Amino acid sequence: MSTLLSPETLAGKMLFAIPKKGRLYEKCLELLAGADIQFKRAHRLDVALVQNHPMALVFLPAADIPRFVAEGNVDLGITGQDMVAEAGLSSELTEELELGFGKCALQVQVPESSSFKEPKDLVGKKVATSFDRLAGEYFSKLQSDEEKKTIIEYVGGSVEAACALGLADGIVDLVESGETMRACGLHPIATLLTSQAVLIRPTTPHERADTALTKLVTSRIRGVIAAARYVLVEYNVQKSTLDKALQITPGRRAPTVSPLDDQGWNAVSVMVLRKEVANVMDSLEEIGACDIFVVQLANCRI
Ligand SMILES: Nc1ncnc2c1ncn2[C@@H]1O[C@H](COP(=O)(O)OP(=O)(O)OP(=O)(O)O)[C@@H](O)[C@H]1O
Ligand SMILES: O=P(O)(O)OC[C@H]1O[C@H](OP(=O)(O)OP(=O)(O)O)[C@H](O)[C@@H]1O
Repeated sequence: MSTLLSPETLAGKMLFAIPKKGRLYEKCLELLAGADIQFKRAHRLDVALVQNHPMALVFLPAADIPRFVAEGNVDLGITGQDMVAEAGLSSELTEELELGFGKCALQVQVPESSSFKEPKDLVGKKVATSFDRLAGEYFSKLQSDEEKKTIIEYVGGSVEAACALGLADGIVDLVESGETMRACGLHPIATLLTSQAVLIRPTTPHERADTALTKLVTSRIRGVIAAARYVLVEYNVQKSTLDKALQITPGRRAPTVSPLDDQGWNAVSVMVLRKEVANVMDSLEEIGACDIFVVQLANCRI
């Protein structure tokens, strides 16, 4: 009996790597649903055949995805920019699209009760992290040849516990809300990088790659992301104030302006960034625009 995760079943399929669990997993599933990529993942199986395309999803640890993509073992992947940086493979990978979720920062953290004020204070001390490559590079730039080297201790998770347990003097780990850091009595003294989830592809596609399907999937995902970032705003405005209205809502390319039956009025339809829409509506109302509607986008191609 042939298994699903075998070269035979995957032959001829476009391969798309998705984090198998953790912070990015649920968001990736939403993205795949928005792009109408249909699949069923059987319990404990790390591969799922896509029902409506010659394609398979491969569920891998987020940290391993940059390497699989860089080496062309898969044609597309989603992971964090932090993982891409840690893998040190940026020339073999191309970042196709920032996905707007999984936002966090990689920070140097020390116990609040400690005397360490800046990263240099940790030179010659012990630092625990899952990002041993990035942390190693960071501290080696801080220390002179004469100084005792900072010792980087690799830990696979729960990094924040390292100082309390006596393993390290400081840590380098991800922070989003800061809740975990504060709960462990730590505070940040430097940021190595900020990160979000990204869609990546091999810089040089593998010869077996179905580049047309890779482009189609990329384009669909771009549409889903854009639809989450934008709303469509429709309103009516007097012709005499149209210029002012268009300054408030210039649109991505240009707004659609149509005449209303009622002479002296125009109808405007325009894309607005979701995060700006409340301010935009206030400003439109101030200049006398009326019948302002905000339309949610389920999907788009822009
Ligand atoms: N608190 C967070 N908020 C937002 N994004 C995060 C957060 N923590 C991690 N991420 C992003 O999600 C990616 C995966 O992190 P996550 O902690 O889920 O790892 P994982 O692969 O499930 O491993 P493990 O669960 O074994 O630690 C990170 O590389 C980072 O890009
Ligand atoms: O600033 P916060 O919102 O508290 O998030 C930060 C935490 O999230 C991540 O860990 P996660 O909870 O994914 O588990 P892990 O420690 O097993 O990696 C990260 O490693 C931090 O521990």
